[in-house]
Amino acid sequence: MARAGAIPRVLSIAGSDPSGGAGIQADLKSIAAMGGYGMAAIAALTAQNTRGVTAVHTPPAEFLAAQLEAVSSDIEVDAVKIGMLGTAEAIRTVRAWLERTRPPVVVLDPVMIATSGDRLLADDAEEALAALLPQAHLLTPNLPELAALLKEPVPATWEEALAAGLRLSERTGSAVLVKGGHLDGADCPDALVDARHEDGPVLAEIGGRRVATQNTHGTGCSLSSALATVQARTGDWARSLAVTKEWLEGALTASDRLEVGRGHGPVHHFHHAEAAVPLAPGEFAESLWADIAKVRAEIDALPFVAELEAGTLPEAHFAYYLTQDALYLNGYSRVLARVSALAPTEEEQLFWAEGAHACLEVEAELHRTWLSRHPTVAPDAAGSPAEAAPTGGRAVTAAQGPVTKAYVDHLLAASASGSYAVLAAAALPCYWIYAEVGAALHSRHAARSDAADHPYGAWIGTYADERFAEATRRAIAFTDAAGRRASAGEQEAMREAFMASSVYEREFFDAPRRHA
Ligand SMILES: Nc1ncnc2c1ncn2[C@@H]1O[C@H](COP(=O)(O)OP(=O)(O)OP(=O)(O)O)[C@@H](O)[C@H]1O
Ligand SMILES: Cc1ncc(CO)c(N)n1
Repeated sequence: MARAGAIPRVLSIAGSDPSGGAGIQADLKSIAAMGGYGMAAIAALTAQNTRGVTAVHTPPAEFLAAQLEAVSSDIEVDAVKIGMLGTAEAIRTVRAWLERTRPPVVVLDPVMIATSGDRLLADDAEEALAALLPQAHLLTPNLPELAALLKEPVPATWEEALAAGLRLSERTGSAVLVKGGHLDGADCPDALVDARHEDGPVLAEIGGRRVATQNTHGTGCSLSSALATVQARTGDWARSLAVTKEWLEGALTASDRLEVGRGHGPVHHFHHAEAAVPLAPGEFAESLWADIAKVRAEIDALPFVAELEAGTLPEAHFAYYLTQDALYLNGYSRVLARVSALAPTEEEQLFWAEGAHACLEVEAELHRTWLSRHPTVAPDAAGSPAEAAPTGGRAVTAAQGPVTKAYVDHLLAASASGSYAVLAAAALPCYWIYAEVGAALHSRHAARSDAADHPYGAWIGTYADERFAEATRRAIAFTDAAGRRASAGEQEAMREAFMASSVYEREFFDAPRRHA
């Protein structure tokens, strides 16, 4: 019986993976991630990591029986997830316990082979496993396991997989989750089939998106234990699958952030949950900055930066850069005005509004000084003509280049998200990267003996503006505070926005070489 609102007590009977990505370790994380109370009876121990299994130790079956008895003699078990059992004796022990206790939800993941290809079930145990299958409400074999249980070749298409799943369901009387993880292609579909169901054999089919990652260690363990937990709460298999599949897709997407192991890494089970330890001031911004380390190194290596510093940058490139900067600043000013409109405090509202104002002043200054000396600059007219800039009524004749347009469009899309935190994160690289690149350029320039007759010396000098450095520090601090207040999902959106803007910053410095 589903107990609406109650915390499901879920027992995993499975093998241990000391690297924490599969087996009972993955089960306990998944059960907790789905809001359940996790318990674990250890059927086998493996020595494994993200690259493979090096040893397996199976304690005596009596000890497994003692663990099961200790749990069920005291605790009401709402759902059971069965994973690696290892030997025929362990399988028979679990079967006897299930027959006696009849838990209301039993999900059986017939673990035979790890993602790494290592065998996790003794050769002589397949028959015992076949006899255990009818005790489960749901079986979750991957395609090689489905084939092994049916003694058939591995299905090569989704249609073949569905038909094979139905045959296993017919044979066992259990429902089967057919999983597309092992098929090729951009989709990762799953289907719930039950040959004996009155509403027809296919109860649900979910066409998931395949996440581009090699971190798939323990996906089967995680999905099956999450399903057992949600099913104990909802009593509805199709709904439970929809919930767990979406969560697993998020866990796969966020898996790269874990940086665990060099092989098939684990998924991030708690990607959706807030950390219990709050971030210290500055920590969120620091993590954003660390995310873009590669992009920053790429910016430092751009010919534009080296040529600007050496004074060898072609004048046409410099002129293109300045023209596009003026056009960009006009769009960016409107974006900062929107950040101001969304700001939660008057202090922040004022700060971003001042930023919007300063952008228009810098734009006007560009026209008064540098651009008036390059009147012929008319780059790449592919973009739309820019609107008249509010600089004393004089119209800007040049068009936004492709990078400028894409960058501004990205910022406008972030403002459409309506989230102050996400928009601030999108706006921040323009301050932060510009300030860093400028400070480095300026200090190297100032150290030159011939700085005085450098063709771009006066321009590089403008980088040393202490007011801009101070504004950058405040923009970082406000974005950091918004990030620390944000939910896990919003933080992820902030990371994506910050990364995308940083990539546009790189493209912007490289645009003169490609489009001037
Ligand atoms: N790259 C991926 N992107 C999205 N979903 C995936 C991906 N790989 C696997 N899945 C999903 O993960 C779940 C488990 O699928 P799979 O068939 O890979 O299990 P498994 O082989 O038993 O896993 P494991 O042995 O690693 O524990 C399924 O819902 C599948 O659709
Ligand atoms: C202990 C254990 N159970 C299951 C799997 C399958 O992923 C594994 N690799 N290790």
